[in-house]
Amino acid sequence: MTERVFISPGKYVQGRDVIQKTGEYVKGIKGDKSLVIADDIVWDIAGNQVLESLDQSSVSYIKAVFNGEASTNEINRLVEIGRENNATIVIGVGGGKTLDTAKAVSDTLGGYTVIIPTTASTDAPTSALSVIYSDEGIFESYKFYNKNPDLILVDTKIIASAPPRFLSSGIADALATWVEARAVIEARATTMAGGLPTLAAEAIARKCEETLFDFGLLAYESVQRKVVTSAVEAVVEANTLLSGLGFESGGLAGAHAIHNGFTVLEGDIHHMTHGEKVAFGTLTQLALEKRPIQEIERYIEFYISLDLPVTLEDLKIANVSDEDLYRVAQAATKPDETSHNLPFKVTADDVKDAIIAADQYSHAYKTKKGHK
Ligand SMILES: NC(=O)c1ccc[n+]([C@@H]2O[C@H](COP(=O)([O-])OP(=O)(O)OC[C@H]3O[C@@H](n4cnc5c(N)ncnc54)[C@H](O)[C@@H]3O)[C@@H](O)[C@H]2O)c1
Ligand SMILES: [Zn+2]
Repeated sequence: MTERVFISPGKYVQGRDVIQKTGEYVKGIKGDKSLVIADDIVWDIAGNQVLESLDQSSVSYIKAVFNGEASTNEINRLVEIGRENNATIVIGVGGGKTLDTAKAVSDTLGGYTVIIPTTASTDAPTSALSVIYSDEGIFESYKFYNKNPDLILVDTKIIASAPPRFLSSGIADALATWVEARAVIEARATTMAGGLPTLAAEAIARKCEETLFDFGLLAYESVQRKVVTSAVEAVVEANTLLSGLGFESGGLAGAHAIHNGFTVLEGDIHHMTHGEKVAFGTLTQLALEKRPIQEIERYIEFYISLDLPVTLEDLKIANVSDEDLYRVAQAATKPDETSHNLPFKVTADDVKDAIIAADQYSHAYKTKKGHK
């Protein structure tokens, strides 16, 4: 691969109460028949507000309830609902799994894609791909599309009112962006956009990291009180737009491959968020890369301040067996995994040892600083 590729969504809109303008933004697009997808919880938080706004702009819609997993079966079920109703616009409202499902449904229907995240928990909103899982929640594959979502509406009031754990999870997902893009740039590897990283993607990924270290904690404190501050606006943009563009056109490497590896484990780790697993994946990548102690401790300290997991115990797998960790490492180093974008050769043994090292570095740090 010798060419540079940068891709991005059509329009990104962020601010307080923008959800109430959904109808204005969608009106006049391709037939005006929309399929609105949200899960049971999100219908009450935001879905019904979307419908009200569509009503005000006389945009017709069908309502569909998302079942909770971004799986092939769920995508096919929703595609059928869309087909039966001749939907030409697909509006996904909710967390990363809902949004990934909406993108897949819209791609199959050839529709106009509208993404309305109700948390800043991942960088899923802007990308031209979905992460597909089995019905049981085990990572299966990345599904790529010809185009990014057409419109993304980010209502910061709704996001600031969500449980703070979602924002910290999104910060963790976004903190991986520069760590992984840096590795991809060094390796001259291929990004999720299908080419070499551009200078634009590099600049965006760096700005993402800078914004998170500057404002992440202030934003996390703001959402404890459910208020929209300039720190919240900055961090929501970093988690969503900067991280989304940065990871897709800057590339993924170790942190996400290790996250995907963790999904093979049974038990309580399944209740950890995507971002929380990515936080530990990032520490593992830093350990693999031979980064200096000052850098590793900067991340550990920041994660601890955001109540993010830094040890296997924090990930609810304190007693994980060596065999299970090896299974995680094997999954993280499958031939098509992004761990091979690191600028050196990586084996399952390397990953397993780096996981244990990352755990130990965090334990040592906590002991040194008197953390529990
Ligand atoms: N496609 C991409 O580029 C990309 C990037 C990053 C992550 N992802 C994927 O995103 C998924 C993780 O997304 P997630 O962490 O948002 O989890 P999730 O989609 O499973 O959502 C978690 C829960 O949050 C609830 N929720 C949503 N908004 C809420 C609100 N405002 N208040 C209270 N509850 C609310 C939902 O009902 C859901 O039960 C993973 O599948 C991951 O692989 C995809
Ligand atoms: Zn991610």
